[in-house]
Amino acid sequence: MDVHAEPADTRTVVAQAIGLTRRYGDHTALDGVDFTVREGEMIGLLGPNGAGKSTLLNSLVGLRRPSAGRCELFGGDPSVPANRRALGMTLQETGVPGTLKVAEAVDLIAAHYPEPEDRDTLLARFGLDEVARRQAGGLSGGQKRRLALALAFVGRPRLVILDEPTTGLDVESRRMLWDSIREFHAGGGTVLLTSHYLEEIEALAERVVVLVGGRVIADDTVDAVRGLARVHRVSMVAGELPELPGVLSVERADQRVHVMTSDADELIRALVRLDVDFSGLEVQQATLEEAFLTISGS
Ligand SMILES: Nc1ncnc2c1ncn2[C@@H]1O[C@H](COP(=O)(O)OP(=O)(O)OP(=O)(O)O)[C@@H](O)[C@H]1O
Repeated sequence: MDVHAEPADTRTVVAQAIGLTRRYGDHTALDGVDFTVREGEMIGLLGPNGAGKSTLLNSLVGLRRPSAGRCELFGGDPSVPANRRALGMTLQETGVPGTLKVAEAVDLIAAHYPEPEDRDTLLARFGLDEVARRQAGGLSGGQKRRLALALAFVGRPRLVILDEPTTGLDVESRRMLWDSIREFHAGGGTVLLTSHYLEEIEALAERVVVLVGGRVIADDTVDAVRGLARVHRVSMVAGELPELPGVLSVERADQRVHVMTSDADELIRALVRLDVDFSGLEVQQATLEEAFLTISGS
């Protein structure tokens, strides 16, 4: 018996992808993804544009059918409406008809639930109380996003799925939404959110799943993923390079050689030690997107 084995996680599984593959024509958007969300977790799904994040979320909630593998939501088929009753979701678009007033939009959604949230409390929580009588089409971009988010919480869900919840919001609105999400989580709610921003994931998530090219390349704590993403681009004018430590990828463009590395200091020490003839050295922190693409390709 392995005495060091982690105790089994006994929390209820609320959503799950099992060997999930999704193709659009001959393009594979998700490639054999295994992913489990347990009750009470707050998970950030991170990945560059086109990584498959929206496809994964849409599959988990039954809006996209798998090409292979399957998804479960609250232990059942997500395409069956009864299995979505405890789910709240915002997609990237608000989807509220422009002529509907804000309060009416909340009432419309609330009518589908046995014990909906109190409308005024909800609107106040999302800073929408002053525009309750305004048509959704007349809201500012930030107010539209806040409405989309508020609607995810109308039915007192157990799980909320938020696709880029704060994209395009000002700092104050973003903080307000983060607080609402934290409050929901503190009350036992489960949260799965996507973001392009590591900052947002760091502020909210406990666990981070990194998706690149339709595959899960990391599933770990925020700290571990932050470490993984610490990649530098070292570029210089140089001829053929010898074998160097910590190199993730090498590219040549415009007479320069660009080296992606997990340890820029060690790389530069090695260049000097090996007497490499280089000039015009530049060192830059890679963007999150570059970091994940490099890691997944190496
Ligand atoms: N309906 C569709 N038809 C064809 N291809 C699609 C369709 N939806 C998505 N794709 C492709 O599948 C891949 C994954 O897309 P998806 O929207 O899931 O990625 P994403 O990680 O959510 O991206 P973003 O961060 O830009 O929203 C992309 O290459 C995209 O172009």
